[in-house]
Amino acid sequence: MIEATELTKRYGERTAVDGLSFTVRPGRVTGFLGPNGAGKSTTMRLILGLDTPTSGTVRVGGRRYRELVAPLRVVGSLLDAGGVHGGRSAHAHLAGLAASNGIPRRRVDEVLATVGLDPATARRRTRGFSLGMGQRLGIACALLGEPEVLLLDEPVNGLDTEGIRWIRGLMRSLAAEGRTVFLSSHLMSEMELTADHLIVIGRGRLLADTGMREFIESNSRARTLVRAAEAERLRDVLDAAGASVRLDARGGWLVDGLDAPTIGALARAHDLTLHELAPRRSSLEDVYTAMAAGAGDYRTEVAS
Ligand SMILES: Nc1ncnc2c1ncn2[C@@H]1O[C@H](COP(=O)(O)OP(=O)(O)OP(=O)(O)O)[C@@H](O)[C@H]1O
Repeated sequence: MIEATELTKRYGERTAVDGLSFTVRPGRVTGFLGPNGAGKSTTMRLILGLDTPTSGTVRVGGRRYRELVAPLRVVGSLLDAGGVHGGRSAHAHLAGLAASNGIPRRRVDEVLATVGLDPATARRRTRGFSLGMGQRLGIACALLGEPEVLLLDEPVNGLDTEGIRWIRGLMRSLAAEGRTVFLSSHLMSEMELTADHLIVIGRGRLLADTGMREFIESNSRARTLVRAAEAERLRDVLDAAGASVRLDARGGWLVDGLDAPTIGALARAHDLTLHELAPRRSSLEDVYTAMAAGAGDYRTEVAS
């Protein structure tokens, strides 16, 4: 569990985090969304005690980070894409971390297996690691102490499809084990597939703290995809009925303002043969973009 209470961080005149209160609960993946500069990384640094709040508090597992006796056993994190690079091997790096944090050495081989770094690769210097391998090592470090809480800032940045799918599966299985998983990403489609819950911020302030499905359903607009052989005539009919009609990227018309039964009835009345008539559910990206456009100061953030 992560609990932020009236968390505020100012850097000189600039307020990066502004009275933020939220709880990240165990047993689910919570996504952390906000445009560039919204304060996500600052919040994550505050959670991890890498920065001190100007006011307010944040607790991990019931304590402030700096009060934790064995932090790696309570919270694992991946903040910097690319993870660890250097002259030591992945194995040596993990063994050093384990020794200095009182973590049994057997965990080194266990986490290497979990993240899919084979023994030969794990003995190589990390300097030559690809982004994906570095990311796997970073996650191995985060998992080393079997922490209850995991915090990941843009974990899929720069990863290929296979790597992205792997991280998604791992996050979901960690949450299923009852852990608290808190993750930021700008990739909306990926976030929609991975997270159960969302915390959305803009200009350091809380905009939403809600379930993923709830967030999408309560903010989505009914749309319908419709396709007919006589595409132009269909468009004229829809226009005349007052709908907003635009071309869908994959062909057909995307209609706002009329539901599927109404469109079906209109087509019949005008003797149009439909080839497709499908209600379209909004995606997280649709809803998030609309929310950004609707919130005044939020839009400025998006544009910056
Ligand atoms: N060490 C710092 N000194 C001064 N200003 C900072 C510092 N760290 C962050 N800021 C400012 O605080 C605000 C929030 O930044 P932060 O990096 O937390 O946002 P973010 O949501 O993580 O953005 P991004 O999505 O681009 O990573 C920004 O305006 C940033 O310029």
